[in-house]
Amino acid sequence: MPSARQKGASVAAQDAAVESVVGSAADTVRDREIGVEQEHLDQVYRRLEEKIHEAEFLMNDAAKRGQVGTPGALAERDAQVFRAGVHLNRLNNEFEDFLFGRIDLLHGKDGRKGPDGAFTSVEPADDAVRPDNTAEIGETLHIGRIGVLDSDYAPLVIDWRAPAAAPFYRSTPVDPGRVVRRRVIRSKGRKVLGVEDDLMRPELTATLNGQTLPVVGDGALMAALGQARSHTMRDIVASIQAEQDLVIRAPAASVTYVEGGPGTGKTAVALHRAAYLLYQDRRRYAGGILIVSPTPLLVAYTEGVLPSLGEEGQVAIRAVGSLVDGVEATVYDEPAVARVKGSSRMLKVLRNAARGALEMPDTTPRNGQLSFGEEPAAAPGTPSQLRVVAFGRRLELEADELRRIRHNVLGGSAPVNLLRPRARRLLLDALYAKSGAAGRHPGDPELAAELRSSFDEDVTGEDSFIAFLDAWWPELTPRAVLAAMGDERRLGRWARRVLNPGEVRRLARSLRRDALSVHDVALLDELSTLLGTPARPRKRRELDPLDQLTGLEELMPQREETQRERAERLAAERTEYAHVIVDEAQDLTPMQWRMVGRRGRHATWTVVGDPAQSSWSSPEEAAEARDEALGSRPRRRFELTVNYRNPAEIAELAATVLHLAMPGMRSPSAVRSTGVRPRFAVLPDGGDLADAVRAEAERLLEQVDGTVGVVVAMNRREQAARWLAGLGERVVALGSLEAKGLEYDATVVVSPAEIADESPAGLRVLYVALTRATQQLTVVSGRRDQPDAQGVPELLRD
Ligand SMILES: Nc1ncnc2c1ncn2[C@@H]1O[C@H](COP(=O)(O)OP(=O)(O)OP(=O)(O)O)[C@@H](O)[C@H]1O
Repeated sequence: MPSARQKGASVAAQDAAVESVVGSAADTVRDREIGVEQEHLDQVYRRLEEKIHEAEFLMNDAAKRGQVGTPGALAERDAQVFRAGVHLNRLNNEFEDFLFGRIDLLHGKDGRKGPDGAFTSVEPADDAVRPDNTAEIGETLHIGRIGVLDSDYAPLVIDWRAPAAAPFYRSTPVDPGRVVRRRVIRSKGRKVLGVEDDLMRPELTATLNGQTLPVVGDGALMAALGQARSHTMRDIVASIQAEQDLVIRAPAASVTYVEGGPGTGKTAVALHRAAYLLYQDRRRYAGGILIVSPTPLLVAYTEGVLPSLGEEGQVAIRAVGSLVDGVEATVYDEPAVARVKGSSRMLKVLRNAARGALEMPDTTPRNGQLSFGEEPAAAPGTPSQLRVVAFGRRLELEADELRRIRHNVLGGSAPVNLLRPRARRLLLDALYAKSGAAGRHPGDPELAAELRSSFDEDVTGEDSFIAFLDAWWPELTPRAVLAAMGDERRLGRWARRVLNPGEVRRLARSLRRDALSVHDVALLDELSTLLGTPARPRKRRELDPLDQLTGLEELMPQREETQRERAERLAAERTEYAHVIVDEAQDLTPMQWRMVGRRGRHATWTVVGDPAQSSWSSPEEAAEARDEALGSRPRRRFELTVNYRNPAEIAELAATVLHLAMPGMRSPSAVRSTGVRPRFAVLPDGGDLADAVRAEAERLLEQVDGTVGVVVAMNRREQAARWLAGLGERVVALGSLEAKGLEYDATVVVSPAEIADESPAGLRVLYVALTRATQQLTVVSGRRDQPDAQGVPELLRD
């Protein structure tokens, strides 16, 4: 258990620290130890600079001697220097704590070394600890964001993802392995600022180079958790806990399934896992990992974490409303509409629409608008008759015949746009049958075929036939079909026996709106599959006419694509991924699961979520769709049990709502407490909510250094932004659904009853709202909340 481990380790560290260093002597030991780590960090930077010089020298030397070799080799050397330069630059400027850990280990069972230069043995040698409980440190490893070897290939820094770094995260006083002391190093740029130690074997007296192993400070984790929050998430690489590490390093087989309550680090773990997978198998995963996030706000909040882990541009993090290229939906439907759009009942409606839309009037956008008015009997664009002249005869197909042909073509489930060639062929068959030419050469199939082929040529060359086909079997776009569903009468037909009239009315109304909603995106994606995209002839690369004249084109080597260009191109072309990570998985609707599933048909998966935070009204239906998307792949389940975000005081209050929302579900245990209880503010009769909320936000801005989030029911979103106008960037207003996954130093939750009554999932949404704060929480109640004398609203009373 990480909490036990944390406590055990810290207490042990504290005791040892008290024993060995008292009063100001502690500062001396700390300073000395900081000095020791500074020396090591200096050595690391010297080595990195050396490597850059080496690469530069190689290149200059090669250029001077004119032995450039192939342009590819030059480019590779160039790239090496470039990469090394970027490296150093980032180490100096971006990685505040490039080197962040150290472990001091006992001698191992055997003397084998791994590729990173560290000994591989997990267990200590039998004689590593002497009978009098003393021991000599056999190996010291420093852990950082990337690995660095010295000129003798000894490890100066071990990459945090390397196997040798695992004991830094996994070792506990209960199961210490070879680790005696675990140290977290805090640095900025090239300067070491502090060290914090945990003893994994407090019973030992260990020596390093003949000196007793010193122990400094307590609680690197606590220091990290207490820090003020900004609008971007930080990595947790220096303090990943054992149960989290198990998930991050789990083999990427089939489905890794992780559940855990609010603040247990699910999002953090998901991001670190992406970095780990890249490290493990870069060829497979570079550019091939997709992280699906519930909101653009959470994407913005988390997207800095991977670059801080040294992984830039290799992972696509996309909000569920932006999974379809070119679409960025941020509008939310009202709960009753969202429920319909997310439900798998939509599948049938969309299938009908994709086929029925062929019979729509005109679907060509005019002035950016689509026209779907009343359906006249013979609307322009939906011809009810085909007339052509072939072999000197006028041939006609009437409405009935056309309908039969269409029906015939549409039998089966092939994508509608891909059926156009078949429609064309059946039209030609029907016309040929009428031409009287069909039976002309009964004994000579070759002649008959020739005749038929010249007939087809005749007809298909006619403008009237081309125009007819374009109008009668137009290429449909998902947007056009979705817009067509905005017509209530038509939608009623497509949704017969699936949706009730009220649902049809609300759905049609929402689809007449200009902006796409988050739930529309999954419908678009489904339509895109149902409609299909006809293959277009590939554009041939245009050749430079001069090259052709001189024949130079064949002699000139093609410019090689850089790695980065390649990654970007692959990402742009990619519709399927090698690994899909779903964050806040409990929120995906069945239709969204289908959309996400299509992007990882051959992928391995990591799915993280918390059923207690689901904002979807029927979790059972979503679970079914999830199981369908993930197929029969076996799952490895993990549970995260410790809440690193909320202080116990806030977690306790949230637990009362969890109890109402999901009776019997356990809350994660909070890892720390602040002594600050949540505050309850009540709106006096006739009082103004705007004033009350603004006053609370101002008060909290005074109290915390970082951010303040004000969470309101969705329909108060815009209003709340106005209440807070002018208070500065540290404070933000959020609709309840937008708060998902985010965190703030302090939060104001406005009217729990309003949030709870918003939808059938309201209590779970309220649970999310109440678990966003790292330090302070204020609940503002109106009359509807029925606060008691202390201002505690009814929903939050024990
Ligand atoms: N091992 C750790 N060391 C330091 N901070 C941690 C650790 N694990 C989690 N945290 C911090 O705890 C907070 C919550 O983490 P995260 O947002 O990943 O939780 P979550 O499980 O996704 O929460 P929710 O379900 O509420 O969205 C973050 O600030 C994260 O940085």
